[in-house]
This record gives sequence, structure tokens and C-alpha cells, in this order.
Amino acid sequence: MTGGTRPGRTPWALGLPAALAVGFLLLPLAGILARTPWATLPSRLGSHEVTEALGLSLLVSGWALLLSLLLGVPLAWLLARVDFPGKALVRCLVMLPMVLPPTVAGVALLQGYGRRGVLGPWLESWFGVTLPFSTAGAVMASTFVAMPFLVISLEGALAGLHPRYEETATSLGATPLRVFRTVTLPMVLPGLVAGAALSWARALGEFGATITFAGNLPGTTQTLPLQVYLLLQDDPEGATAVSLLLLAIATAVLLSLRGRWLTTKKQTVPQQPSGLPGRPERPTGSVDQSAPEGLDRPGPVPLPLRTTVTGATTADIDAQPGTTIAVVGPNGAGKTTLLRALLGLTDRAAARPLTIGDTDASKLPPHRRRIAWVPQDGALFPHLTTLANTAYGLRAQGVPRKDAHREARHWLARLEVGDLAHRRPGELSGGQAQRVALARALAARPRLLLLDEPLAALDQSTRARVRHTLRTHLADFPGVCLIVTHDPVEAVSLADRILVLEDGRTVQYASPAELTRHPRSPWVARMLGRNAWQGTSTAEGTLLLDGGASLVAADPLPGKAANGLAVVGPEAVSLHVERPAGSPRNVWRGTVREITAQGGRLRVLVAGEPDVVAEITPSSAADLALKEGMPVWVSVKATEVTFVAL
Ligand SMILES: Nc1ncnc2c1ncn2[C@@H]1O[C@H](COP(=O)(O)OP(=O)(O)OP(=O)(O)O)[C@@H](O)[C@H]1O
Repeated sequence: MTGGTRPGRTPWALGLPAALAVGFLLLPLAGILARTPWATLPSRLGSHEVTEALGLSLLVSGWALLLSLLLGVPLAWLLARVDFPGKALVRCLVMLPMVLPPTVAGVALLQGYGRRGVLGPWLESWFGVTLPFSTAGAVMASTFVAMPFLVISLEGALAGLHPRYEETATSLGATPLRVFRTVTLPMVLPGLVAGAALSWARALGEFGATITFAGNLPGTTQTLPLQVYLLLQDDPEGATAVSLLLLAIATAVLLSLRGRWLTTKKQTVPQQPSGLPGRPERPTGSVDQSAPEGLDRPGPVPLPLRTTVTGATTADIDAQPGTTIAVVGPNGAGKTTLLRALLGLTDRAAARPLTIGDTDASKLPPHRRRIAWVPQDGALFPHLTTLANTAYGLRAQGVPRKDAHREARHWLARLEVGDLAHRRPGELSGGQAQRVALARALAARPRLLLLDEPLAALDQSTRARVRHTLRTHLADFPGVCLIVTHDPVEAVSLADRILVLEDGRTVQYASPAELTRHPRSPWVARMLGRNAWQGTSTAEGTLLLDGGASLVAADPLPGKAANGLAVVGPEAVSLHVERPAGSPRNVWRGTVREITAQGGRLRVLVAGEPDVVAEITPSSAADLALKEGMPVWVSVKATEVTFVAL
């Protein structure tokens, strides 16, 4: 059952008018069937006039389709992909013939291309071409009314195609032409075919514009619809017979498109659990698990990375081969922009120089940089099998199909998805799709690997499992790998270095241990689950926090006043019902705002001067009888306060 339909009784208030509507549409068509002179049908349809008109109809509609494709495909492309002034106006112009009365379209064509029209006299004097009352004129009239169907349908398909598929193909080494041929075209093909079929059917049925612009000349402009009109005056049965022929053609076109237009489109679920019904699984044995032999091309190579990114995002990255860098930062910090700058896919920031090994990739177009990108959802090409997806980069680099498939099988097997080689991406679970996307990127033998939130789409338990696999395979990748993530656990557990971006700037580029010890921004500290307050150190060893409160730190502070961050781990914060006596030098009052469970402990947010998060055991919470809204005393030992100068 499709998502939107529900079983149950149809309310008569809707059912009755709906039935009337169906009857209203059906009756005239049934009338044609009822009044068709079945006995004489073959002879009527086989007559010279009808076959001539049919031939002309096919010729005119065929030319109209060809012209619509030649002119309409580029127009649809521009409308979908390029921003230009007056775009809304152009789109309106394209749709106009769909809503204009056809006779008005005919008059417009006469005024444009007719003998006394704007262009007509020029066409006649320069090329000796007269369009009205010619077959070429009938083609023009048909093209005028039919092309919009193609443009609108293809524009919709192109606009619906997310650019990440094409960008991923580029990052795997495909030239723009190859991307168009192997990704764009197959992915918009249903839209193109549907548009072409509708456009052709519209051209075949064209009447008003043709009779107005091109007249009704047997053998020259008299197509089937015009013949119907003529026959109706003195041979109604003949008109009905020819109408039946047109009705049959129109129905055939619609039936051939039924998947797209006549049924409620099922949403393709991109990622389903494994073990789907339908396509049988290939036995694992059919997959070559061994390393590919006879391939003289090297695998990924250990290359260092050095780059400076400027523009909307700025960063300096210097990393040894085999380094995994986690790129973290709040929403809109510029993480994706950084990756796109490395890929050469944005004008908003540029990586220059971009030295990978001893090559400066910044001088190369995106498809020659050998920087493989795994976007958030993997962007597996839905029209290709897992195997063809994985071999895509190798094929783009000119590796023969057999060798490319052998190597792709090897990578799929290494990522433990070898038995899924013949499935399509829509038949993979989230975790499987993620592994295939990684296999595809690694198989392309990248010099730099970019993963954009590789685990974001997975649920918690799958995430832990895939994180483990990812860690294993990243350990094998000899080059530099950048992983964008929002998840501190992912950052700390997967990466050797962490690059923190905020507002497009690099705030910190350090090892996870260094980052945990000395977070250089409140966001980093909070990401790591720590309390952090911005403030100024004083010569007396006190920290004046920006909010007005102050803290005492045991470690010596910089001799003179400095801006910095006071950091306190939540486990070092104690809560009390009464004011504590004794050693802690930082004590203040607050109110419990929120209590949340994390692992086996409780995180308690206390609003006060300053706000603080404490992490305590459930038993101490029970001892204190903690509940939200309750006033408490907070204490932090001076030895637990770290000051990080900024
Ligand atoms: N094509 C664009 N044109 C103009 N501004 C853009 C464009 N793409 C992104 N931005 C802006 O640039 C900033 C950085 O965006 P980016 O997508 O790199 O952030 P991010 O760190 O990846 O964010 P998130 O974590 O939300 O994915 C944001 O303020 C965003 O609105």
C-alpha cells in the first residue's frame, strides 16, 4: 500500500462527484467506440486519404519532436541549472503555448513567420522559404504547442536531481561529458522520455494552430486531426473511424507512460534493511575475495597534505600520510565549504596551494584532482548496481571494464559487502550503503579522501558498528582523510587531529588529547561535554568571567591579564543542599534546571552565576533528593579549574 491511501469506506460526498467526473470523461470516448463503423473500419482506415494523412501526421509530429529535443533540452537545462536575469519571464514564455487557445497560437505564428509577419518577408527574400501552407509550417505549428511539454517535464527532472550525484562522479574522476552521459542523462531519463512522449502526442493531435497557420491542404498540411474536422462535415462515420485511430494512439502513449503518470508514484526508499524480498541475493562465493591480480595501477598511496584555504572558510592544514582529520564546528561553521574548496567545487573558498605529495592539485580541474568525496548519504548512483558504482571511478580513469569490475569486487569484499555486488542502492540498508560508498571512494585510488558526516544517517546501534568498520578501513588508507562530523565521540575516536571551525575560521587544529585538555573555544569545550566560560585572568590568580562571576584557579595564571577560557569537567562539579564548608574555593548558589541520564550517570544543569553542568551518580542524586527547580549549592575545587589563554 502506498503511504497516502487508507483503506475504508469512500464518503459518498466525495465518491459521487468523482464518479460523475469519470462518467463525464468516459461517455464521449465510449460514444466513439459505440458509433465506430466496425464493419467498414479496415477499409476506411486503409484508404488513400487516411494513410496519407497518417503518414503526414507521423512526419510532422516526428519533426516536431526532433526540434523540441534539439531546442528544448538545452532550454530545460538552462532553466533548471543556470540563474540568469529574466528567468521567470522565460519560463512563463515556455508555458504560454500550453494555455493559449491554439487558434491564437496560429495567429501569433502568422504574425511572426507569415508572409506579412515580422520574420516572414526576410525568410522569403533570403532563403525563398514560405512557411504558411507548407509542411514545414505544420511542423512549426506543432513544435510551438508541443515543445513546452518536453521543457517542463525535463526541467522538473533536472531540478529534482541533486547536484551531489554529479559532483561525486566528478570527484571520482569523470569528465563533465562522462558525468552527463553516465549520471545526469540516466537519472533524468524518465523525465525526458515522459516529456518527449507527451510532446509527441501533443504534436500528433495538433489542430488549431496548424489549420490557422498552415491551412488544410491534403498531402501537405492535412494531418489526421484536420482530416477528422473535414470528414465531420459530410462523412461523420469516417470522422469517427479516424478519431478512433487517434484515440488508440493517445491511449497507447499514456499506457506506455503509466508508471510515471497514471499511478501514484511510490517513494523509492533509498535505504532498506538487508534481506529484502524480490531480488535474490547472489551467493558470497560468486564474489572474488582475493586481491586483484595483474593490475599495474597503484592503490591509494601515502601522500602528505599541505594546503591553505581562503575565502568564506579559512584553514591551514598540514598533515602527514595516514592522518585522519576530523572537521568539527557548529552548524554553518563552514565544514562543507572547506571540503568543497578542496574538491574545487565552489567559488566561495579556494584551497591554494593544495599540495598532495609533490603535486599542487589546486591547478587541476575537479575531476583530475583525485580527491574522492563521500557525501552525507553516500550519493550512490541509483541506476547502477553496487558493483558498477564501485567500479565507476576506475572506469572514469580509463581502466577496462573487466579489470575495473575485478578491483571493485575486491574493494566490496574488503568492506564486507561483497555479496551485495548485484544489488541496486535502493536495496541496501543505511550501513551497507555507507560501506559501498566508502568502497567506491577507495577503489578510485584517491590521493585525498573526504567523508562528509559518514555516520549521520545511521541509528545509534548501527552507528557504533559502522564506526568500528570505518576505523578499521581508515587505518588502512595510507593518504590523508578528512571527516566532517557533528559527533564528538566520532571525532575523538576516529581522528588523529581535530580541526575546529567556527564562523568560517579555524579555532583549533590539534590532537584529540590536546583538544580535550585545552579546548580553545566554549563550543569545543561544550562539544566535549565540559563546562567552559570565557573571561580574563587577573594578576591575583582569579578569573573574571564575562558574565560577572569569578573563579579561583590553583594553577598559576599568566603573569598579566589575558583573555581565556576557564574549563571545568562536569565530573569535578559537586552539588550540595547546604553551603559546603571546608576546602573548595569556588562555591556559588544555583537552581537545578534539567536532569538528564547519560550512560550510568546523571547530568545536572544548574542555572546560576555561572551556569554549570555537573555529572553525578544516581545514588548521590537520590541522597540529595535532586529535582528540577530545586535550589542547590555548587562547589568546584580550585585545582579542577583549567585556564586556557586564547
Ligand atoms: N552556495 C552558498 N551561497 C551562499 N552561502 C552559502 C552557500 N553555501 C553555504 N553557504 C553559507 O556558508 C556558511 C557555511 O556553510 P557550510 O555548509 O559550509 O557549513 P557547515 O559547517 O557544513 O554546516 P552544517 O553543519 O550545517 O552542515 C553558512 O553560513 C551557509 O549559509
